[in-house]
Amino acid sequence: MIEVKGLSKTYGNKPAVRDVSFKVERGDILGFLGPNGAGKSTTMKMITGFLQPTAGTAIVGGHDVTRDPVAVKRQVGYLPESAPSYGEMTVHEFLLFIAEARGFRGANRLPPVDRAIRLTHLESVRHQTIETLSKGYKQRVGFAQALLHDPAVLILDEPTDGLDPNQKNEVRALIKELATEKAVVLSTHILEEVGAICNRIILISEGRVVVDETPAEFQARQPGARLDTIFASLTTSDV
Ligand SMILES: Nc1ncnc2c1ncn2[C@@H]1O[C@H](COP(=O)(O)OP(=O)(O)OP(=O)(O)O)[C@@H](O)[C@H]1O
Repeated sequence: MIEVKGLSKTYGNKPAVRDVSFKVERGDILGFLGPNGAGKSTTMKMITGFLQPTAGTAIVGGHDVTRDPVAVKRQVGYLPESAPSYGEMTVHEFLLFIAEARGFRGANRLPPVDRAIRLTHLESVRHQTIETLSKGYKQRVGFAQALLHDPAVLILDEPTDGLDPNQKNEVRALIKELATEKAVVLSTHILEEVGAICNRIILISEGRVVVDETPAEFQARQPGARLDTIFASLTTSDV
């Protein structure tokens, strides 16, 4: 579903992502790990077609993102790190707007909006303006816009960031439920999250892939050790 081939990105003369390659199949939930500044968001932005790679490409649902980013965007739901939205709109208005941007017209906009609201449990705040929502609810609105067109691929940049423990569990359950028919890439700093929902781990450090394996294989590197101890032994922080 996703094939990342030698992706690289240099900002000015500073390499942020260096020759990253991996594949994600339907049903996979790939945990994308790495310290701050490792290049996770940059890689995700290149896969979604929001950022042009310096070298390499990604094939998403058969489309090459460097040649046809619009075709890729149609297949992808993307939750950016700080989910942007229009604070003065209500949740309902914002999702109708997204539905329109996704090509739904008139009354056809309502079923996908209703579905996204149901999946992300936003019914109680449907007619509240986004700027008045708590951080967790704002995050759910970001999630709802990513899911709205029922994309085959979900790219989620720290989807549980800012959520309380119950909400984190809810979002994890939702990702697991959705992943049976989708390819999901999620970045996170919460290593337990990877153990709880991911079937693959990619760890990048200084823009390079240093681990591509299952959570069980990752744990087996140091049996009995905490996951963050294993993480620390494999990475160097940019900060
Ligand atoms: N627009 C930009 N211009 C210049 N440098 C950038 C830009 N975006 C990111 N970088 C740099 O590229 C490197 C990778 O950043 P990126 O945001 O991809 O890392 P990350 O792994 O997502 O980090 P975090 O976990 O903190 O979100 C960092 O050194 C960052 O400062």
